Amino acid sequence: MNDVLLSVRGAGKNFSQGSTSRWACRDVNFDLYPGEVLAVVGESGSGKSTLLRLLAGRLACDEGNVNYRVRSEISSEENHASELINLADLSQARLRWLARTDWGFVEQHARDGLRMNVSGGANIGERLMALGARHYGQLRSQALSWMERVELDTSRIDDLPATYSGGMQQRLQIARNLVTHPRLVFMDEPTTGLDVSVQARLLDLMRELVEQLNLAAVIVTHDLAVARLLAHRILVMKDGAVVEQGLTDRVLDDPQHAYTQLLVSSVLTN
Ligand SMILES: Nc1ncnc2c1ncn2[C@@H]1O[C@H](COP(=O)(O)OP(=O)(O)OP(=O)(O)O)[C@@H](O)[C@H]1O
Repeated sequence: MNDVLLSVRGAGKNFSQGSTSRWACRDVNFDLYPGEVLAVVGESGSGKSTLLRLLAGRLACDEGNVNYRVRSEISSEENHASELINLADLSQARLRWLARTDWGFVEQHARDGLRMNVSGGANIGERLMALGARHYGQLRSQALSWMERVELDTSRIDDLPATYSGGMQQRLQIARNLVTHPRLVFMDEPTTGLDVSVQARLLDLMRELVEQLNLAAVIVTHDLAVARLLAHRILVMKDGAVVEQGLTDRVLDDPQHAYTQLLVSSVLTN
C-alpha cells in the first residue's frame, strides 16, 4: 500500500472584512494517495477555490493543517524523506520549490497560468530551466515532445500563447505543468468556458495523462460530468463545509446528503 501523499486535517480559511469575518471553508478532512484523483464539487461560492489554494500552499490555513509527503531531495535534513510535512512549517522558498517541481497548478484562465509574452516552447521549457536545465537543444526537444504528448501542433512552438485557441492554451498549460514530472496537480475548473467538443477531447487527454503518469490530482469543478470522468473520489462542498465525500460512483449514483441529491438531480433534469 502506498503512503498518503497529501493529508488534510480540519483545514479552514477565514476571510475578515472590517468587523465581519467569514469562513470560506471549514474543517476539511481527507487523504489523497499517489495516482488518486479527487474532485471537489459544489455551487459557486461554496469554497472550492479557497480550499484548492490552501492545499497548494497559496493561502495559509486559519485552522487545521495541510500535510504533504515531501520528496527526499527537498525535505530538510532533520526530516525523514517519508515524513508528511505540514505546509505551514515549510519556508516560502521550499514551498516555491515544491510548486515548481513536484506540484502543478492548472488555472481556469490560461493567462493566469501561462506567460503570455513568451513562446509556447518557452512556456514549457521555463520550469525545466528553473531546475537548472540550460541546454537549448534539449529544452527545445523536451518542449516539442510535450507538445506532441498534449496533441499540440509542434509547428506552433515559437508562437505566443495569445495566438493559440482556448483549448490549445489549456493543453499548453498542462504541458508546462507536467514537464517536471510532478506527483500532484491542482486544477481549478480546467475545462470551464471551452466548447463542449473541445472540453471532451481535453478531458480524454487529461484522463490518459493522469493514468500514464500515475498522477495524483485535486480538481475543482462545478461540472459533475467532469468529476464522473476523471475522479476516483468526490468531495461535495456547501457554504464552506464538506457535506459528503466518497467514491465517485457511490456519491453520484447513491447520494446520501440532500444537497448532493439536489446537485445530481439538477444535472439529470437539465
Ligand atoms: N480574498 C478573499 N477575501 C474575502 N472573501 C473571499 C476571498 N476569496 C474568497 N472569498 C469568499 O469565500 C467564499 C468562497 O469562495 P470561493 O471562491 O472559494 O468559492 P468557489 O466555490 O470556488 O466559487 P466559484 O465556483 O464561483 O469560483 C465566498 O463567499 C467568497 O466571497
